[in-house]
Amino acid sequence: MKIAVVGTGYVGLVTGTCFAETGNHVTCIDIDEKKVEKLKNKVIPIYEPGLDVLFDRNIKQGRLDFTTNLKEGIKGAKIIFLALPTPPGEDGSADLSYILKVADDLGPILEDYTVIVDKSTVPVGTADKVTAAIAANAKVEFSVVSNPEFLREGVAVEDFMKPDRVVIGTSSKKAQKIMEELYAPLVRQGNPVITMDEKSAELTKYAANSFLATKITFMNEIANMCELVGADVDMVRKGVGTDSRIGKRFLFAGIGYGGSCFPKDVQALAKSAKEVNYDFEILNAVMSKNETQKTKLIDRIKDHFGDIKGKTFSVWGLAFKPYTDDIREAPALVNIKALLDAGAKVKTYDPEAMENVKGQLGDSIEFCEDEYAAAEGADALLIMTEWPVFRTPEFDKIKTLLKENVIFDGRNLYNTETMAELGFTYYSIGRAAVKN
Ligand SMILES: NC(=O)C1=CN([C@@H]2O[C@H](COP(=O)(O)OP(=O)(O)OC[C@H]3O[C@@H](n4cnc5c(N)ncnc54)[C@H](O)[C@@H]3O)[C@@H](O)[C@H]2O)C=CC1
Ligand SMILES: O=C(O)[C@H]1O[C@H](OP(=O)(O)OP(=O)(O)OC[C@H]2O[C@@H](n3ccc(=O)[nH]c3=O)[C@H](O)[C@@H]2O)[C@H](O)[C@@H](O)[C@@H]1O
Repeated sequence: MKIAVVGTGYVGLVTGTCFAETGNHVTCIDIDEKKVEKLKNKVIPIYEPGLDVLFDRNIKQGRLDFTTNLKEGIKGAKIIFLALPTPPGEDGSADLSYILKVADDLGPILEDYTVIVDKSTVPVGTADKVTAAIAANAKVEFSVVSNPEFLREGVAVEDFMKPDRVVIGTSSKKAQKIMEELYAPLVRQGNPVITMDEKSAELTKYAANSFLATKITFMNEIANMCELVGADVDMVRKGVGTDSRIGKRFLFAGIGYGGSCFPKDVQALAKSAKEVNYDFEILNAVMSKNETQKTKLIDRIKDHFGDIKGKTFSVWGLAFKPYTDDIREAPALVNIKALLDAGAKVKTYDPEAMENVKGQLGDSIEFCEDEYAAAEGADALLIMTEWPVFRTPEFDKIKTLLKENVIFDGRNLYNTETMAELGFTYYSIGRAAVKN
């Protein structure tokens, strides 16, 4: 099948590459000329493990190509995916201008019946708006389908190729059949394709992200309780996670959720609720609690050191989570800003995200070649992202590098007893502090 994907960000690139891998011919379209030039030269602009192999293979086999020209790119396409940004507008609601602009542009250039798919995360009612925008100028029949994407950055290829479920929101039988044909190779393992109306599909995406953000925030609240009553959040996590009704995943307490989606999607759902005069109170609590959780360790640092002006902190990890170079809404950046505002200095190392942070923070912090160089001469170590390389470091070496043996761990990477034996003062989340 010939497919077009408009927008070659994270979602567009993974969608395009994976559908080429299942035998379709895919043209990816983006207005960013530099990005398209890079893609044509086989340079992937994001760090996503495993994507490169599929990307190279499908370009070589002639199934994947790139253009900046919408009309050229959609020629002959049976399905057009819209994988465009939906950033928060000034009032917190999703900004649909990117989607509606492309919908406007598509109307006059569609040549035959086409399925237009909202792959972006969009509020309820967007399929209707996209339909109206295309219909204003279309000369041919078309259907608009809501097909939200549930992939996670860092494991995007795996999530896309083996989805837990595929949600297809459409009231058109013709479009449903085409979409089911497209997804057939990805749901062979028996995971369902769930077909529903457009509005339910649109809300499903926000419900999923907001529920997961709430789950994490709930565990962060339990962690805060643990600290006050002397319990251990990791034990509580195991205790509750083994209940299959609760589930083991997304129960890890830490320094708050970040990334390009949870923060904006929780906010957008709260705003959508407000628009229909519904006060979705839980979401308001999730958002405000997540903000305070992000700087939890700063309070600990100030309790430990008192005035931190002139002190140097080593920050391990910048990305909002491991296996990505994405720093959007990363808790690490909020912490770094708080340290700098208090007059402290920062040395840092992240396996993938340093270039992106350099773009934002320039030389206000020191970027180091590895985790040990970042620790050298620092007053304390802060762990912000759970990259595997930080899990089993040479603690004896760290002791020789730090001025004081203090670690503030926002991701609970180490066993508290081991840290006590090693002679560290060790603060983590939802567990008793180890004082040495
Ligand atoms: N990043 C993620 O992990 C996930 C994102 N989503 C949703 O998918 C959507 C896209 O997200 P990302 O891929 O992260 O966005 P992104 O911001 O990384 O990429 C969007 C791309 O669209 C391009 N673009 C903008 N206007 C255009 C136009 N008129 N024509 C062609 N291209 C245009 C931009 O140049 C950019 O390359 C958002 O709604 C997001 O919420 C959903 C699931 C996962
Ligand atoms: O809509 C989206 O863009 C995507 O948003 C999330 O994916 P992603 O943002 O890539 O990352 P997650 O793995 O969900 O992590 C999000 C944040 O939650 C934090 N987190 C996650 C899990 C956990 O137990 N504890 C926790 O603090 C992570 O550190 C990270 O900051 C969802 O997991 C995807 O299903 C969804 O498609």
